[in-house]
Amino acid sequence: MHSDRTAEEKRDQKAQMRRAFGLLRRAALPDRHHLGWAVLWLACAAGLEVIGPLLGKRLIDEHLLPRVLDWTAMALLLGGVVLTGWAASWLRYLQLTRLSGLAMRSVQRLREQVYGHVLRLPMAFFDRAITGQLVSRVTNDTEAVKGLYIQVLFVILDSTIVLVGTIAAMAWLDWRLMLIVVALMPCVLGIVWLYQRLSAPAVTRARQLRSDINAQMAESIGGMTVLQANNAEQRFADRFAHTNAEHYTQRVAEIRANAWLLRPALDMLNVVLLAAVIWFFGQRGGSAALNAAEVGVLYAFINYIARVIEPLIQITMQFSQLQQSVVASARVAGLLDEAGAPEHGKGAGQRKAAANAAADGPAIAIRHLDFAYIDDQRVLHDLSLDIPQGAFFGIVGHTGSGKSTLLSLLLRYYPARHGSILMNGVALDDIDIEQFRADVGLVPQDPFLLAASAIENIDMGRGLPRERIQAAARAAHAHDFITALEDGYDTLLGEGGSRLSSGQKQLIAIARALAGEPRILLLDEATSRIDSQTEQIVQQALNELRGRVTIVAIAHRLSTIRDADRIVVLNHGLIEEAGSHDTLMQIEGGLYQRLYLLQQLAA
Ligand SMILES: Nc1ncnc2c1ncn2[C@@H]1O[C@H](COP(=O)(O)OP(=O)(O)OP(=O)(O)O)[C@@H](O)[C@H]1O
Repeated sequence: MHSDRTAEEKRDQKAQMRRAFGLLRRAALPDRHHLGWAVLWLACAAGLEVIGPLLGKRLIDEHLLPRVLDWTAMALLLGGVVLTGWAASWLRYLQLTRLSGLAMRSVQRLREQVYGHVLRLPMAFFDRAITGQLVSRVTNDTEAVKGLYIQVLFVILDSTIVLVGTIAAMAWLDWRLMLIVVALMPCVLGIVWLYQRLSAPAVTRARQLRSDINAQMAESIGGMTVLQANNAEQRFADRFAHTNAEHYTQRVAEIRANAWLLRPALDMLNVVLLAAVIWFFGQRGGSAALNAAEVGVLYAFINYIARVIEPLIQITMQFSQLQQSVVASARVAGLLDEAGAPEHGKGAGQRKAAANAAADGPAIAIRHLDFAYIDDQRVLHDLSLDIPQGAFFGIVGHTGSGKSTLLSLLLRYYPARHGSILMNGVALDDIDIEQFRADVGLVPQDPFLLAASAIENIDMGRGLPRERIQAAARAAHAHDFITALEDGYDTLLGEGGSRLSSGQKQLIAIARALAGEPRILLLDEATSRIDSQTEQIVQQALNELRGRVTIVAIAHRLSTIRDADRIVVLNHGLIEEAGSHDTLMQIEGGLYQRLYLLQQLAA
């Protein structure tokens, strides 16, 4: 059982690695030219750093110890040491600027890609998504890819090149001595392995908790009114403190593993290596003094030991960062792997839809529609309905009867399980999505206003002419109150339209839908939050659209759809009754009649 789990964890880790590096590769692709140069400079810099001690060794062996004071040659060798050091620094600077630029551009591209992808995800994804976590993916986790560049390419690659170069130089100088150094290197791997085992769970958990902290913040801010009204500040603060405290504990566990194990053990190894090399020299020299040639080798070796240990320390020290970056990058890759909403009907369907636009058939035809969010829990059952061109249809029913679900299917937020929906005789899936969105307007229950001006809120980024926006605002009866604002259409409405009343927000949402000049207008309880006077304005606006626009309105408030051509009454996902208000009121004991009378009583 346990081994099953570890095998599974290993597979998961491998999959994460693959995803993270796949993402890194894709993000770097447009910059591969820079990447090539950066790696070349890196290799040259590392090579020059390996050459430095060799020149130093020659200076000692050939001039200083034998007292062969050939000033020109000595100046050349000394100059060589200084020059290689200087050139290595310069190349590192060039490589760093290229690599940083490349890393930042990759993050920029990736962030755009992730955000663009999120915008195209199907609605079903958002049913299970947690806003704070999603925000964290787009902001923090994409930044982690930069970490991958800096850690993987800059530190690990650099350190590996230095390591290989140094070992080669050591082998050339004295292969037996080199073997002593190399023989002690598996100790480093052991230390790293132990460190990873101790710190990996804390690293992963800390990351998850950071995401939870974001999610809790986002949720609290979004629901601040409800939170304060329910006196829940303390409970939320406690919950937050609990998550925050756990995050702290995990971070401490990770840092402890680093501070108690990794660094001291590696520093110790450095000392052991030095001692081993000096001991080896002592053994070889016996009681006699070291011969001249060996002093230079010792000088080079002492230099190189620091160079072997340092890259190893660097590589290992980067591991915790690297782990975090891999986890984060894998999550970004996972988000990008989420299947986007299917893009149907490019081209042919569009032409077909346009060709059928003038057809006499129903604007919307629903045929044997079945739907379930979760398997076996059907929300809509074998629904069939024809909505003629220009008709005004109302949909009513108890809470949970499936009204909003039907609307979501009409809006293509979810694909139908069985059955079909046709608009102007074309199946929804065959209609080009852009054409579809232009043809269908929505007034949602929550108007969702941007922290922008009235005009921007109506335009919603479509770049519509000002006259068209104003005409839509007039049709929605929003023009008068907008012009009464201090800057008219250019007045900033505040976050979520906080400057406006609920009714005014709703009218802006109606204006927004009308500005697109839709052929079909869907309203989802657009009057549930407004007073009777504003409701009458909405009714008037809808009546004015009659015949020109096909209207489907869900309403809890039955007065809104009283004048509808046909009212469809849903009950547990089935059409229970359908007809005009008068017809439905004549069904004694009918669902509509009961709903209506109940509302009359309540009023
Ligand atoms: N995203 C979802 N995931 C899973 N189940 C859902 C989802 N949305 C709605 N449901 C379920 O589907 C059923 C119908 O919900 P729907 O929102 O369509 O009802 P409604 O008639 O619009 O209700 P209301 O008048 O309260 O808005 C309910 O049982 C609800 O719990």
